[in-house]
Amino acid sequence: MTDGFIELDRVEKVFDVRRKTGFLKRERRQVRAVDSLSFTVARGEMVGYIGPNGAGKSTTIKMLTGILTPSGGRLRVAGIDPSRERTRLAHRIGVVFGQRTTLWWDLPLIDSYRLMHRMYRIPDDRYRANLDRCVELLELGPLLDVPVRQLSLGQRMRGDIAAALLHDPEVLYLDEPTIGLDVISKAKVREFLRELNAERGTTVLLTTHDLQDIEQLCSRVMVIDHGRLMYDGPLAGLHEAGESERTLVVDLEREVPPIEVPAPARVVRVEGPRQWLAFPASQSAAPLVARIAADHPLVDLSVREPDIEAVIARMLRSREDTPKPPTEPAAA
Ligand SMILES: Nc1ncnc2c1ncn2[C@@H]1O[C@H](COP(=O)(O)OP(=O)(O)OP(=O)(O)O)[C@@H](O)[C@H]1O
Repeated sequence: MTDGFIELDRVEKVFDVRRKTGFLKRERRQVRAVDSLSFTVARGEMVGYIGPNGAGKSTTIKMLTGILTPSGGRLRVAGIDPSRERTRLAHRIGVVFGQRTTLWWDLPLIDSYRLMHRMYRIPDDRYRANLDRCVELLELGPLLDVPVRQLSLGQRMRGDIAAALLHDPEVLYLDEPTIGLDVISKAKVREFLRELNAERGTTVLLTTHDLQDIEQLCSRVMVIDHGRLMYDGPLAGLHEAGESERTLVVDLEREVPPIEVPAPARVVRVEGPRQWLAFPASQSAAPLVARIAADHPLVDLSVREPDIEAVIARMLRSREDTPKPPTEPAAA
């Protein structure tokens, strides 16, 4: 195994589940949430960690933070065994859950930060510098005296990201950091994370259902399904594996017959002067736009990304369809 900042070697997590099947009758069942999972993440990498519902993403993150203990295998974060030294690790990691807040609901935002300053025993100068930086980049100034319950979802999310960074963590786990945010808030959060990674070299593991989060932030993406790693590589490779397509929507000056473009791009819908063209998601839209613009005056255009669930589903299906090599030599 290569030397990584986050290292998993054949990690397992099995849950014992008891289900009531009748009066006084209980059935015991085992759920293998993580199944012989191995990967490494180098210091400073930004990696997308995606998969269908119930794939084992949260269970992995919980093991990485030390909340859950693996049933088997070896796991290290910054050389630390998370479940054995959870408190020591807490000083080196930050966690943001999009669906939950770590802030005190009834207190003004700044009071949550003051409490964290004490809880994590952050040296005063470090706390001040980190807070100032987060306030500036995440535009939190006007929000500091507002009780958390009065913040919008996007404001609260920015508040939560700042809270996770006050103690200067070397690694940040982000679980759906842009869920429910408007376009402007999403852009702010992504821009901030990019800067954080570039300036501080913070390692980021990002779970998301938004393909643009991955596209704009991660050079590498890992896909997990049934607790197993199904893909590890660049996003373009994932698109190729699933042969996924993006859609170019063009508004022309007037109605024309379906535009002729080189395959595999093709017009899939026409409505008045608006046409929809599908093209491979692993390719740039630029040559297609140039080709159309050369023959037809363009009024407007946009590119629609495929749904992350659809991309994963197609990749998993293509894997299932690939013939497997025989496990035993065929009889002569
Ligand atoms: N505490 C638990 N007890 C029993 N089973 C669990 C527990 N936590 C998770 N599981 C099961 O483990 C599997 C993986 O769940 P996990 O929450 O890790 O998936 P996920 O990829 O995060 O899904 P989602 O995208 O829906 O959040 C699921 O089958 C889930 O039902």
